[in-house]
Amino acid sequence: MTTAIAADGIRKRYGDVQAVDGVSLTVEAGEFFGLLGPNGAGKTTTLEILEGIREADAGRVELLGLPPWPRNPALLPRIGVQFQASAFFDRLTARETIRTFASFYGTAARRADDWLERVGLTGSADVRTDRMSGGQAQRLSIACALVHEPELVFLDEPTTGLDPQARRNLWDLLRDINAEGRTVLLTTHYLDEAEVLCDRVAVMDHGRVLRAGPPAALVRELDDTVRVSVDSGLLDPESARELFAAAGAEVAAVQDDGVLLSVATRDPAPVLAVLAERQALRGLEVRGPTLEDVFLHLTGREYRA
Ligand SMILES: Nc1ncnc2c1ncn2[C@@H]1O[C@H](COP(=O)(O)OP(=O)(O)OP(=O)(O)O)[C@@H](O)[C@H]1O
Repeated sequence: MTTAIAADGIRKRYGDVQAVDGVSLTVEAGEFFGLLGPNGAGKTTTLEILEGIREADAGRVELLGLPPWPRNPALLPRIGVQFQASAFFDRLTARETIRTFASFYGTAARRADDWLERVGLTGSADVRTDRMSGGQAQRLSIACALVHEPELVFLDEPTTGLDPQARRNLWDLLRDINAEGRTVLLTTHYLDEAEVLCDRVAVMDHGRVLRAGPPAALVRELDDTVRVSVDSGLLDPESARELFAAAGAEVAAVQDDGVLLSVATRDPAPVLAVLAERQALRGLEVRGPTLEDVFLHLTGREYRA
């Protein structure tokens, strides 16, 4: 496997803020890689340094085997960077916008129109970008990043602000882009999105990578409790706790929030046996840990979309 992105010890300070504090990461060619972290963790600054649009104070970066800084013209046709929709040119239509991006790379206007079709914007080709919906603008910005058929694509929160259906449509597009062999690096605020799309993720906070790996491996490493829940009111929490203890179940917490009675345990079998014996299984759900639990465990912060 060849390496698409290699970063070693990158650092960046803005005044008193150490925005990036020694980030090292490797992304292999063809991987779908996610950079996760709370607001202010340093994701965007890291991304900009990797893209070659911001200079690091220290550390080393190679994209496709070449240093991206100072701006490297040999790399530009090979990488795609999604600009925020707000950076579109004033008063241009969707078609004019993507054709302009295409012209920067000597890409034919026909190819630009093909990309509009691919992201489902042919019907909106004559709409001015400032009159497009959030979802349309996001799709256009992704198409503009891909119009020159780059092998490595950087996407900064591509699905932020979209409704659930539009997010899922965009997931299909991102999967296809990756399945064509392109390496994708994205930042996202949505942990379900990272879990579904990414081969590997890195969780950042305070300018550092706290943990990196396939989402399922990070979840397994967590060895967290399983949450068993049933409808509220079937058992009172105090007697439930005693019954679980009598059955030999190790239970971390039992609580009733008025909707659900939830039990956190590493030992679900005796808990389920007690609930069954008491005929207290209505609304039963058993939920293992998710990437959200990993995030909370690593950053100590509730995840906020
Ligand atoms: N141009 C800048 N000048 C000064 N401080 C900055 C600048 N850009 C970012 N910062 C600060 O650096 C830290 C990291 O910011 P960065 O935007 O990289 O984080 P982020 O993880 O992308 O956050 P978000 O999820 O909110 O976009 C923050 O404390 C931010 O306020």
